[in-house]
Amino acid sequence: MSGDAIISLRDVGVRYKRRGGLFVPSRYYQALEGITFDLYRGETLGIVGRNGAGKSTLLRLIAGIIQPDSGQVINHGVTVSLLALQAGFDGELSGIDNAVISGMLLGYSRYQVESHLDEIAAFAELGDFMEEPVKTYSSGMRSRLGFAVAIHMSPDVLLLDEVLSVGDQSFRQKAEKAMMKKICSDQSVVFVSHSDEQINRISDRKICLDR
Ligand SMILES: Nc1ncnc2c1ncn2[C@@H]1O[C@H](COP(=O)(O)OP(=O)(O)OP(=O)(O)O)[C@@H](O)[C@H]1O
Repeated sequence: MSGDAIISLRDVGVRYKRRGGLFVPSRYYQALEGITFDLYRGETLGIVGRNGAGKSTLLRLIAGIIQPDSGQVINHGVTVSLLALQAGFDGELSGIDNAVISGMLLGYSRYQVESHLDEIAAFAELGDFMEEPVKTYSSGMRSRLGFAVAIHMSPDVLLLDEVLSVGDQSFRQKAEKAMMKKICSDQSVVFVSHSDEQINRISDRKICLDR
């Protein structure tokens, strides 16, 4: 792969502490070990692996949300955003307010997000629901809103944790099409999917976590 490495992982390991019980001592669980690769500007990297293989942990490392217990994660000066289905919206606030807050958490000003609100609302296909509290949304509606915010904002690196499987088939096709636009841009995308077929179709390169 040619071009600039924008994030480098070197022999990275992460372990989690697992609590014991009354008579069982706590143990450490090695979730990732010896991970080395570079992410390049403009590439789309797919991550596959079975449940519990460490895919979300890897995204959280790249996002800088957690630090490795061994090895190094080097960010060469890029902005990174992680979109995960579990990522919290405030249920009491409207879709509009949550979109603004999410965009601001991705590093944009309120004005910048507000200037994209119409496109975000149209993409998410939420109509008047944008003014309703998010607690009234189905999980598919929440995911569509999260995806719409992330895809309309442009961090250097967009991390997507299984968000391409959201919504009905027509929304999935639209989400993939929007992803393909990103793929043709300077933006790098790292995405986790359980679908090998989707990874092979969309990504330039894939990493298989196998344990
Ligand atoms: N905060 C945590 N504390 C303890 N163990 C954790 C924690 N987060 C993850 N783990 C464990 O680390 C392993 C990797 O978890 P991770 O969520 O990264 O896997 P994954 O590949 O994304 O899984 P899935 O496909 O089910 O989403 C799992 O065994 C999980 O139980």
